[in-house]
Amino acid sequence: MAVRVAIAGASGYAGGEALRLLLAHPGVEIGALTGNSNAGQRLGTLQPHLLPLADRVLAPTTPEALSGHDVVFLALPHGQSAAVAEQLGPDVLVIDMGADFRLKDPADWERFYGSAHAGTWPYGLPELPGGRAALEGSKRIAVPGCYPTAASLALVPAYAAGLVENEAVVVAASGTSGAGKAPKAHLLGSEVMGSMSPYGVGGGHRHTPEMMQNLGAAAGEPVTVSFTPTLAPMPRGILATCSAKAREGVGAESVRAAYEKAYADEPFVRLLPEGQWPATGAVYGSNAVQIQVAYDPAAHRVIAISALDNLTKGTAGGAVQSMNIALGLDESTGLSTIGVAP
Ligand SMILES: NC(=O)C1=CN([C@@H]2O[C@H](COP(=O)(O)OP(=O)(O)OC[C@H]3O[C@@H](n4cnc5c(N)ncnc54)[C@H](OP(=O)(O)O)[C@@H]3O)[C@@H](O)[C@H]2O)C=CC1
Ligand SMILES: CC(=O)N[C@@H](CCC(=O)OP(=O)(O)O)C(=O)O
Repeated sequence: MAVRVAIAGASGYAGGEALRLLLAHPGVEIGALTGNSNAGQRLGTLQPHLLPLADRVLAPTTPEALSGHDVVFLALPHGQSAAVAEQLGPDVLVIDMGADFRLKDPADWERFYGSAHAGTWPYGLPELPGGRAALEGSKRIAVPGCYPTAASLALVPAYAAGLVENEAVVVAASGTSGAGKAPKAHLLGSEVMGSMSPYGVGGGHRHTPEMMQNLGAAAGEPVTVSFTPTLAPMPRGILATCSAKAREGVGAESVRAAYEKAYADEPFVRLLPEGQWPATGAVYGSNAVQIQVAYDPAAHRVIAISALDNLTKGTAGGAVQSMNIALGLDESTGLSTIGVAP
């Protein structure tokens, strides 16, 4: 029998991507769709690419609208999920695509988000060590941020295998949809098109503690991360270039072997053949992640590069993958590794 799914925040980018994927999921029936300022609008005017749902009208995001579902996806701004989630029963699978329940340390949350910490839920990145076990049968899932997904998949194998020192550098370029649909001054079309620019430089980006949490868990000791995000003139995609100093005795062969072992059986993570490099264009609209790793003998550093679609594996695809595990379905149901090109 199909599970009945509601989407809160169906007018936004993350909610829209969840709907795009769930429309192709054979085990799902799409129930309530809610919005905030766009409640009362037809979905067809807000998400014209979701043709089968064009005549559905958005309800306001209320407990009444979201009740009576097996699964509720929350695609709301930071800080809005906790109040909605606590109105949903313990038997409902609640999947938060926002940040509210990702961090374990309340001090990290307060420092980077500036409000009281709502709590910590099982983390929706199955590829982490122990990641699947944490999701099986769970009724609450915190979907990772898009940059932490990219950086963690790039560097966790190196930390889990003890290949690198505990200071990582991550420089990542993101497409503009990462910033959401609401208008923002730094996202004016004429200024973004044809230009790349950094932001959140100097340790200020809120995804930094999330990366440190994931890499520290893999290493078994604290890892610091220097993270610099950049905005790239493309709608979707993240290319994360990550590096850390290699430990004594580490070389190209041991690095390659660790990554081959880590990703041999992963359905969505593809370690590319040597000499081929990840590209955002190759994972557009798919749940796949491309990874390549290299050892730089002069700098004695491990360089790991990942490419993913921020809205798919970086948000809604990761959410559906985690939902599948929580419900005991095949993890890949409704998800594709086939991109769109050119
Ligand atoms: N975009 C991305 O690549 C990623 C996004 N996420 C997370 O997903 C969540 C949604 O992001 P995204 O879709 O990009 O953002 P959008 O701005 O595109 O969408 C936000 C959604 O939240 C609704 N909303 C706005 N304010 C409120 C409120 N006060 N109460 C209830 N609903 C509200 C909006 O409704 P309406 O339009 O009707 O006002 C809209 O449906 C965020 O937490 C974001 O961090 C996570 C990873 C990556
Ligand atoms: C390009 C861009 O602006 N990206 C967003 C990250 C999007 C994401 O993953 O988000 P959440 O933590 O908000 O869920 C940013 O840097 O704020």
